[in-house]
Amino acid sequence: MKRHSDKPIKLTEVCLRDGSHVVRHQYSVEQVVTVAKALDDAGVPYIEVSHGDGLGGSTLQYGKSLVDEMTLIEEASKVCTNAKISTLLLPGIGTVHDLREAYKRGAGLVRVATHVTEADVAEQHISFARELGMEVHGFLMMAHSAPVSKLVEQANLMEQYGAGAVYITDSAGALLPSEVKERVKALRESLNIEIGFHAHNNLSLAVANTLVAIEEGATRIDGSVRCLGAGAGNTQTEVLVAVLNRMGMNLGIDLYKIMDIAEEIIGPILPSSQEIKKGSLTLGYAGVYSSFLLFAERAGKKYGIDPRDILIELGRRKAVGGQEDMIVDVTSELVKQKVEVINR
Ligand SMILES: CC[C@H](O)CC(=O)C(=O)O
Ligand SMILES: [Mn+2]
Repeated sequence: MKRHSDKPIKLTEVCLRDGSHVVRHQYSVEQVVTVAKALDDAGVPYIEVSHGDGLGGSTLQYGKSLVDEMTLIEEASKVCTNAKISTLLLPGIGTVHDLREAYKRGAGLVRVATHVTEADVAEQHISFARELGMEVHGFLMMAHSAPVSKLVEQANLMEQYGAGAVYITDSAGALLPSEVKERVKALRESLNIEIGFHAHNNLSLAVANTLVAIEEGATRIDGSVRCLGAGAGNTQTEVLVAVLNRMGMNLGIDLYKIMDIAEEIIGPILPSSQEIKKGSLTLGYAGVYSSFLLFAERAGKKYGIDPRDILIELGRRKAVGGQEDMIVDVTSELVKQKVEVINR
């Protein structure tokens, strides 16, 4: 592969953060410590730890964590010798106080995440993280949902605020390879900082899209062992490592060790295998936030509505991250429509 960047590729493992959605934020200290220690030993450079919705996400709206994320960050950082602990912060859910605390407990990198059109809400958090001495990246979520020119404009804002990298975050797993290429190329031509890519596998394109992103110049890549992430999960780390090895690219991650983590440590944590089923496929098809799936399935079951109808409607309404309350509104409207049809 001929890459458009000669910088090394650095992987952030997100099974302890995006994967938190899958386990409904019920990670125990023991699980986090075991996974973090093994990932560190395998050579993974960055390990993200927090509630799935980032710092401060443990609420009734998003789901309460079993263990406070600050404890998880602290315990994970204690067992890592080389890996840096990363965390995620969505301004409005997490605060600068959370950020300071996460830093004290051992987080060395923060990804400040906003909807793709709302980078301006990240200014305070990005500069505060820099003042603390943290590495800080921007994370533009639902990147499929805005025109490329908008993505470029918003990524430039994050660069101006001081981010060291900006991620194209395919929260819905909806981007096609050509759309990834177009977006990475546009950022490469406009930014002076690194470009990152975070995928969801809802259309079975996560590894392929990640390769396209790398070829176009992305150097910060997210992976999740065993695809442990919202919806159908993220780019499967052990698969990506194997594919890149075959292409002559070494991420510094031991292939056998990461395979063993997948089977022996993550396997027993998985509530069910991360297959692409009708629900996750609908996320990618309709362009819906991956973490909405479990909420839509729950609401659908409770009110007798096909979760796919809920997701399609959420996609039509362009629901953004944080609008979990819309899932119940949409479901109750669908119930009303159903009753009207029956009574006609
Ligand atoms: C709610 C935060 C979200 O899970 C961040 C993320 O990983 C994404 O947008 O894909
Ligand atoms: Mn994600």
